[in-house]
Amino acid sequence: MLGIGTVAKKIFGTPNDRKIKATRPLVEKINALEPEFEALSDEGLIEKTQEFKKRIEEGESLDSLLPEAFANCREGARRALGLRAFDVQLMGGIFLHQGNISEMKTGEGKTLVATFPAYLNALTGKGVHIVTVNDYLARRDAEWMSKVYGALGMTTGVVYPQQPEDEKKAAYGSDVTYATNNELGFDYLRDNMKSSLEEMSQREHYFAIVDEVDSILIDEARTPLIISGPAQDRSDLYVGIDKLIPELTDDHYSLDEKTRNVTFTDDGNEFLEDLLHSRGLLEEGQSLYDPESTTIVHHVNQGLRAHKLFQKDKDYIVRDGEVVLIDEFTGRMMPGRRLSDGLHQAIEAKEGCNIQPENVTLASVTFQNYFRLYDKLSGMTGTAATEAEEFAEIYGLGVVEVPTNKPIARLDEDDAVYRTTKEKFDAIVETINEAHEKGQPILVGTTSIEKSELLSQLLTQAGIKHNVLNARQHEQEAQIVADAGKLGAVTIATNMAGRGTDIKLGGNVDFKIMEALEANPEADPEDVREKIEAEHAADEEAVKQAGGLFVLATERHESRRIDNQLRGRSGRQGDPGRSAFFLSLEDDLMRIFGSERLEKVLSTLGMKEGEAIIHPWVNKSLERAQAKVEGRNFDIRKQLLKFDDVMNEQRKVIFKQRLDIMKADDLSEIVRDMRGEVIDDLIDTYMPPKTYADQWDTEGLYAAVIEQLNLDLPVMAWAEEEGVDDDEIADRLDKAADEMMEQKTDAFGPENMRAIEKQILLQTIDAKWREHLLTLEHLRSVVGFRGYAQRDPLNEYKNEAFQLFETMLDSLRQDVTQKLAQIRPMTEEEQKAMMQEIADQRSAMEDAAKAKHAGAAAAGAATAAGAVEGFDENDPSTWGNPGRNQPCPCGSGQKFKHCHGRLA
Ligand SMILES: Nc1ncnc2c1ncn2[C@@H]1O[C@H](COP(=O)(O)OP(=O)(O)OP(=O)(O)O)[C@@H](O)[C@H]1O
Repeated sequence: MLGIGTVAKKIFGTPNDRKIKATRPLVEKINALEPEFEALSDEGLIEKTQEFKKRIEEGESLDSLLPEAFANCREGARRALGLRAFDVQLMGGIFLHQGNISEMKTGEGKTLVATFPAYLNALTGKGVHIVTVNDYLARRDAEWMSKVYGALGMTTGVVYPQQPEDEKKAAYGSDVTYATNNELGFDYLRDNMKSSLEEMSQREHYFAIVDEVDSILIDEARTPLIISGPAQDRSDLYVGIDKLIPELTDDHYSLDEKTRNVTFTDDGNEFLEDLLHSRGLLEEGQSLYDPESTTIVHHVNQGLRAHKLFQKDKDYIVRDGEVVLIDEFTGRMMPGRRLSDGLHQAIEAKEGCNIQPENVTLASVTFQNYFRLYDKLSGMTGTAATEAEEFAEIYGLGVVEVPTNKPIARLDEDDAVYRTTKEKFDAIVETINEAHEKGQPILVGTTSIEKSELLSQLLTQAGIKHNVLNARQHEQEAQIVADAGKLGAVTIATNMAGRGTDIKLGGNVDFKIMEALEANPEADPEDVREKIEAEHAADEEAVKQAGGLFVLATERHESRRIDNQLRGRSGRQGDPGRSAFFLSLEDDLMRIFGSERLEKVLSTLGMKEGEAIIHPWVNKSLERAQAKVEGRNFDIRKQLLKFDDVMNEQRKVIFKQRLDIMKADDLSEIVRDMRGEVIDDLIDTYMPPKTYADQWDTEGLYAAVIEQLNLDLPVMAWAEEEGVDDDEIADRLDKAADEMMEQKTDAFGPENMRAIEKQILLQTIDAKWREHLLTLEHLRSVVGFRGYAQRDPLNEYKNEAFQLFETMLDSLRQDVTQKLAQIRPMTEEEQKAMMQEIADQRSAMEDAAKAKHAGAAAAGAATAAGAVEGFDENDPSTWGNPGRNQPCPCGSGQKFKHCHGRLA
């Protein structure tokens, strides 16, 4: 009998079915357009792209263009790659365009699917990013799919680590850009540390298609990208705090050894506050709970942990005046490893060692927050349904399961569970042997390099020839993968054989052709191709007869998705195949997460040596264990994200400000407003509202005006005048400051003054923001620690982070005002001295360069002194072949790229 749910599904279809059904008419439209686009010339496809762009400019929507654009893209791909996209691939593309996650089974051709929405959306001219998990895939996919975009008249770029700046900028300037999540995130951070728009490499964040979206937006989402920079020396602070730790007694705090945390008691807090005051570490009137005290509280916390929770010669040793950590599992020293957040420095202070400066975070962003910058986000995966809830909640992304092109023919066997690792491996070798004898190609998945090598030994002992694919062998990756589907091949792999590993039954025909051509360079390539293709068809058939690729996994991963990815190397595009997981009760997952119930059932079933238990119930039970782990990880991520959101909001404000500042030509109004607020603050401080003149601190105001505005004004006398109130004094200060700045502007010239204002603003924002980041990091570690009253740490954090942000803005205004008040043009002598210094430096550099290049001056290269012989401005063939960063051959002394290189 069918359950009610099943009956309902039969009648109404699942929500997923309805989404699939809803796109059918669109797919039909694209199919109907096929003959029309097939009839176009190669030029005609490119002209279509031009036409579409124009129509968008004229206001046509992407949705209405979709059928034609997809039809054009399908035709382009057919001509460029020889692949005609299946209907289900078009569907996957439509869902991506609509901002969903398209879940398409492994091997269904997602790389091609992405070209459709990428092409359509790039028609706006805004640039589409396709995100991959590693550089190898970024390059491979860009190279492979650039043929499609090229056929349509669109440009493709690929971004990679350590790429020269101009190349990177060009890559981001392309219609479609392939990049890893890491590079994208880092480029974003680097861009926001630059000081002019021209230096920024990324354009806007318009549309991203994230391949293997679960791995990027879920597994790696928590890891923040961090750019850290010049160290800060705060030895005095550490030493100062270290000295007060011995004065704290047991009543002042409690220790939690398991989590290695300390919490102060109410008494402790009070005592500490007094102590910090008496040592001058807290200012008069400043409380421990003020946001400004965050950093100091954090360091006291670290100092206490250093003293009470870290033991010399157990947790660390002191060697040659350095604190070296000891690994708690292996008992070995870990030279070079340092505890973070000032804890290592606190231990150094405790041991009287030299205190090494800490690295400071200059910028950071999590992937979650980076990807939320995009106007539209979408993703692809083989296996998203397990995380649908998280995608919806965090990114607002829906998951649509796209049906496969052909039914899946792979046989997925139930897990086989053995008692011990040894029994398991014995059984694995035996199973490999059996399948191998039939000639069935086998891919064996292992979880680590060690295990892959152990298994390799066992197979060698058993006389089974095989290849090993792990990080040590990654050079031969392409070759090993190309061979892995051949008759009789046995390949042991770590999780490197996951997404993107495309194992072809019978071997990779392109590789075979290349090999044949290498062996016989004389032969006619076309003949060779024909011959090899015919042979390959027979090879492929033989492998299919042997059952296709057999994926044998030697363990289950914590996450079901990783298991499914491995499985998915087999049974691609409807091919036959087989997958099986071999487990033992000694596996990590079973030991840590296997339920007691599972163990009980297994023992009552009575396992004999060498025998496995194979039962669907075991699979279910294991999946439940995996689901539990996944659920717990999800909760941790959600919590972290909430904390990170706070910083993210602030980051957005700051980065937006920076961008506005960089774009603006004239910031004098902004700077003037800042100055006005500084003056208002001064008045509020020294002549507080609702006070009488005799309560004013006009001498204090006088001194502050000198310090912050660089103005020596008779404020005391002003205050004595009849009828002069705080407003009047503020007005006079405003006026005097404006006059001074006008004089400065005249002296520098308005254009220079505007440039100076811009630089000072940017530099000060950057410096303040960095400081603020560090404070926020500290705040995060102390909110839990301030659990004196049952307050919610997240709320505490939010409130304090907000106050800190305001404080930062105040001090930003002050700094900018103060710096601008102090600038002045150089005197003639100073200018001369500076010019001389620059000239000296230059000639020293030139001498050094000459010495280096002596005798090696390449013909045609320009020297700083003059133009290249025969240089003709209008004839580039007379320019030699200068590099972009070399001196221009015209002799201007500028770099080529800034001079004639611009015309070339
Ligand atoms: N329309 C098509 N017709 C024939 N073959 C295709 C088509 N689309 C893709 N393929 C082939 O399918 C194979 C798998 O493609 P691809 O690597 O993009 O799959 P995938 O979905 O990304 O798989 P995985 O999830 O394992 O990475 C490739 O060999 C590709 O050439």
